[in-house]
Amino acid sequence: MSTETFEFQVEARQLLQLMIHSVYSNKDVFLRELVSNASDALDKLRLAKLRDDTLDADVSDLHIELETDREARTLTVRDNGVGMSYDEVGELIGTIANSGTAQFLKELKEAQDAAGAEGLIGQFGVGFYSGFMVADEVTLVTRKAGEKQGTRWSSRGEGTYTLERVDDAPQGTSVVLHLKPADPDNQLHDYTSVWKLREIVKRYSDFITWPIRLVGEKDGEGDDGEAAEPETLNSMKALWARPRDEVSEDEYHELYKHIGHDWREPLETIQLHAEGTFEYQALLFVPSHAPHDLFRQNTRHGLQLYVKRVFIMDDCEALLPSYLRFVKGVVDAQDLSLNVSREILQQDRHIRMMQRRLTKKVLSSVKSMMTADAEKYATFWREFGAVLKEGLVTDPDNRDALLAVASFASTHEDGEAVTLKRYVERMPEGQDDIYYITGESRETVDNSPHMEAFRERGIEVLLLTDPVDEVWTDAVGEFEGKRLRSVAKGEIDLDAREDDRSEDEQKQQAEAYAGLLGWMRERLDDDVKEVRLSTRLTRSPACLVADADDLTPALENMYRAMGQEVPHSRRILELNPDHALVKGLNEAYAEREDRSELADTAELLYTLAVVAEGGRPKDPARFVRLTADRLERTL
Ligand SMILES: Nc1ncnc2c1ncn2[C@@H]1O[C@H](COP(=O)(O)OP(=O)(O)OP(=O)(O)O)[C@@H](O)[C@H]1O
Repeated sequence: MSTETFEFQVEARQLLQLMIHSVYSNKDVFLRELVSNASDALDKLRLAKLRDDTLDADVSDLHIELETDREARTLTVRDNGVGMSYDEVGELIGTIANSGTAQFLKELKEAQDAAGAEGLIGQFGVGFYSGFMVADEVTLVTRKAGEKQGTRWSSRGEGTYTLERVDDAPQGTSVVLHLKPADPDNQLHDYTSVWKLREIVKRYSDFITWPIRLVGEKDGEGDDGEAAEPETLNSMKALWARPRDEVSEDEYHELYKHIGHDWREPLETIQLHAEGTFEYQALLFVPSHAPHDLFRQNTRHGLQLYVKRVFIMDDCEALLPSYLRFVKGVVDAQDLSLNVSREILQQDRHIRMMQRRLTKKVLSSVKSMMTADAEKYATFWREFGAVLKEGLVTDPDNRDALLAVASFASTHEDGEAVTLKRYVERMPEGQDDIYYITGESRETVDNSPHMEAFRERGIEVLLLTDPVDEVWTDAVGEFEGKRLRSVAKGEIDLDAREDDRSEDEQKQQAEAYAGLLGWMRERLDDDVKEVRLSTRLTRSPACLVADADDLTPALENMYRAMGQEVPHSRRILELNPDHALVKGLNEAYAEREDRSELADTAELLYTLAVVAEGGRPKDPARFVRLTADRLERTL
């Protein structure tokens, strides 16, 4: 058979270099990765055979084998699972399809020090390539279930790998690692040592539901003189079926790493045993970090579904609502058909009940976290709050539970987030509404002119900077009978008693400005539906506000980004009658007949209001020209 040589894809090469000059100190984890792949391959084969019993594959003794050869210094990880075709080997092993990994490499390049790099590696896991941490040559022989011919892949981890078709490959995949010399100072152990392998399997892979067997040395001598009888190294107990007090946190964490493709510990472990007519067990994990693709469309998410201990599918989305898409875990149902398909799951009544129950369980766990461990809750909310808030819009049934665990940045807290409940509790006498501001960033909302009067009067405002905040605030509308009100919407009447101007004075002021306001309204007709005097400004000359049921510019942009047609909505321009610029403009308006100059000033005033709230001038070049022109005259 001819051997063909191929080059690794660029990213794959980078990743390999990283493995070879490993910045990851704990090299033992390579075995976890290979065993994890083998276990997946066994799951896949069992399922394929269930779906099609004519498939030419033996599923009578599915297992994983570790074989050592001291003399040759090799360790072989072998499974009799689903295997790969010639093309699949090239695709799956020679390239990096996972977009998260590409992102990881980018960040890795930016990480300055080795400690940062290790943290990053911990985030991603690098699967098969981690073999190159301990081996200077890796050979993989595989045969796909149902096919006659196998494939041999081999590489020294440098720029290239070879592929060759082989006739005598057994079912499944074996990975032969040609081990580097042991170097215990650098945590590179002797992986032909039986006790070392026992220890690693126990630590990282005990829960794997397939037997992991240690096959003796070829010469029949184990390193502690044991016979070459296969020994099963793992207990194979499904962790989700065991009572919580019998399982250690470490065991849960290893399962999480296996199914969550994450090398870090989870933030929270949640267990549920549902008894009764429809029995199931669930073991769910909240990761400690949000994945990169949390907000990308069509990313894979969902739980693993088992039926009576048999793995049925990954990424089962029907088990949790989309706003809990970051939750990882396993659900094992007693009474589902092994042949159940995704389509059936979407419509199944029991699955819907399960989803409801699991959702409530996750939310109640977050609630407990909030009271029991404030710091953990803060991490949770920082990582996943923006996703959870989607539920306020899409899941009215759980709205109250979601509002109870939601917290927000506020003008009254330094860094600490506040719940709506707490906000309402400390609302001063006379304040009827819950005020919030939405914007792109903390800086924009902090400096927004809309905040001026609130700040002056010491009224608490929630600072909402996630895109979804625009939507849920409208959808929710109120909390405990208090309206949720945007400081940038509608008329704001902040406690009229505090306004030291008498009614007469206000009337006079309104009259004095009537001409200017009407004229500006006409000049700015394209963008503005009303010009009025403001009660919310103290320092800025002008700001834009929307009517209570108008779309905000951010929402408009969001809808446009989603490809929806939205008419350009005009807002209300509010002027600060106490600002020198506004006063001056009014005087000039009253005095001058020729108003072409004033028209530019009116336009500038409007554009300043756009810029102040973090928006973009419609015509930036014109804005700059008009501003420069006026500045020049002040020199
Ligand atoms: N023992 C095996 N049997 C069958 N297919 C395998 C085996 N090992 C790897 N593969 C295939 O190669 C792919 C790439 O494996 P790799 O370990 O690099 O990444 P992964 O397992 O998909 O992701 P991660 O390591 O992040 O969990 C796997 O998704 C699987 O399709």
